[in-house]
Amino acid sequence: MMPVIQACIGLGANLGDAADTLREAVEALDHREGITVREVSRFYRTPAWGREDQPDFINAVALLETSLTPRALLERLLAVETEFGRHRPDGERWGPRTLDLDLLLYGDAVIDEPGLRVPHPHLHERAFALVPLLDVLPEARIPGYGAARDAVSVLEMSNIRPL
Ligand SMILES: Nc1ncnc2c1ncn2[C@@H]1O[C@H](COP(=O)(O)OP(=O)(O)OP(=O)(O)O)[C@@H](O)[C@H]1O
Ligand SMILES: Nc1nc2c(c(=O)[nH]1)N=C(CO)CN2
Repeated sequence: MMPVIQACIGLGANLGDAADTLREAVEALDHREGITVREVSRFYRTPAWGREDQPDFINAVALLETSLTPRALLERLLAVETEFGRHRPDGERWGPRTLDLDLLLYGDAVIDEPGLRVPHPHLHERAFALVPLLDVLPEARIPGYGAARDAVSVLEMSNIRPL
């Protein structure tokens, strides 16, 4: 039996009815065996990060308890993305999508394997992930960086706002 681990998932969407998609994605995750959704952050409207020539995103974070391994959890996330008809034009990094699920934190694990990096390598520099993370886990720590609250304090935040 795997122990139960607390994990945080980042949800994002900027195509279609993004807020609806996020609500449905949380439901879909909660119905998977080995995953219990404990809390969901507020939803935020956030300007696109990385590639700015695309619509604003809606972002949120879900706090889960899971008995799945990190690899199995990531596979579930990718399956839910596919279920929601994620549209990812070939080879486009950081482009628009109907649903993006990122494994942000898995307990205090540090994992660096092909196709699986935890904590999520961009978490500490993305206000759109850190701000909702602090809603569900105000004391969150990012292994290798320290308090999530400290990471957020140096970022530009004026345009991250709850829906
Ligand atoms: N912690 C993680 N969470 C989600 N995907 C991860 C993680 N670590 C590695 N990956 C890999 O990254 C791939 C997802 O790439 P994707 O195209 O969604 O990147 P992106 O969403 O454009 O950029 P970013 O990962 O910076 O948000 C997945 O196939 C997965 O194997
Ligand atoms: N605001 C915002 N920007 C992004 C997001 C996201 O979820 N929110 N996801 C991306 C994919 O890596 C790239 N840029």
